[in-house]
Amino acid sequence: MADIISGKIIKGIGGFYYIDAEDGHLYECKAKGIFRNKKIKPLVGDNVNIEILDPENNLGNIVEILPRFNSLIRPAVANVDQTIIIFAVSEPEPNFNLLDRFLVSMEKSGVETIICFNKTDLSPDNMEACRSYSKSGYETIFISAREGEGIDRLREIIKDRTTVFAGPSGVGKSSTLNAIKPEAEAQTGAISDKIKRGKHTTRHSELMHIGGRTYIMDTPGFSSLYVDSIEAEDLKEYFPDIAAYTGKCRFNMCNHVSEPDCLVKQAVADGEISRIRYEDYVMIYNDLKEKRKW
Ligand SMILES: Nc1nc2c(ncn2[C@@H]2O[C@H](COP(=O)(O)OP(=O)(O)OP(=O)(O)O)[C@@H](O)[C@H]2O)c(=O)[nH]1
Ligand SMILES: [Zn+2]
Repeated sequence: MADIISGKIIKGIGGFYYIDAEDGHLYECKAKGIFRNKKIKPLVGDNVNIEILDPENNLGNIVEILPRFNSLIRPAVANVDQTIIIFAVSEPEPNFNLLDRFLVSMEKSGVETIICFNKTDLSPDNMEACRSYSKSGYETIFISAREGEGIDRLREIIKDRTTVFAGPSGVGKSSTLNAIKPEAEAQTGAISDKIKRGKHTTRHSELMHIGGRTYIMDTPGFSSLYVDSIEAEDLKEYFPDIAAYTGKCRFNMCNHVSEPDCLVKQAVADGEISRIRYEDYVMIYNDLKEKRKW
């Protein structure tokens, strides 16, 4: 009878799954039989039990997928504790509309999100705009991957959790990841060498093990984001700062767009709600009203 141990799937390629196991080894496994019957496909991030078939070559078989508490479709990953969305305060200029759409989509998925503005060493014109996200209802941190500012806070945030890092190209995602995991670098390289074998063209979802129960998934940069299947009237619930006013305006069903005596519009005027976010809200609301996809 082979040994059964637990671990986490950190990568899956062509029917093989790579398990970071509790004994500290990386196992190459197949998922035989039972999954085909149960129609459940193992996902990166799944906690699994594996049967060790060949201890010398670290080969095994996944025998059980432990219950998932959530899963994302893009990137395909299970058991995500949080997402960190990275933008740069400058170079490239932050696309706040993209940020707000991203936040809506994460709100919809139910995964907690932290906003991270990088490159604070540059002294940009739009620092105040970035700072206004501190009032968005999301934890908002400011870092400089180049100078190491804010990296300790980032390390605290990711500790013992599974975190998806997302952000547009060029904002310094790689630099930030390198800043938080200098010691894990060599290990990641070793794993990649073993796994890749000439498959450089496709980008697969992969969790990086930072140590302990800390895992990070780096996602490819994105430049647009389409979230559909939200009714315009429900959009306000996906903006925590705006949702706080639901039912409090003169009109109980106020959508905070063109209704009179709207407390949200008042809060924007008073600087309690970010004007940028409010304007994005109205833009997305109107798009949804017109049933255009955005
Ligand atoms: N001034 C400044 N530049 C930074 C900082 N972090 C990264 N950069 C620079 O920004 C550029 C992009 O950094 P990367 O880490 O490659 O960015 P990325 O988000 O991983 O980019 P993609 O690979 O396109 O997704 C590089 O020239 C970095 O040197 C920072 O904190 N301050
Ligand atoms: Zn209102």
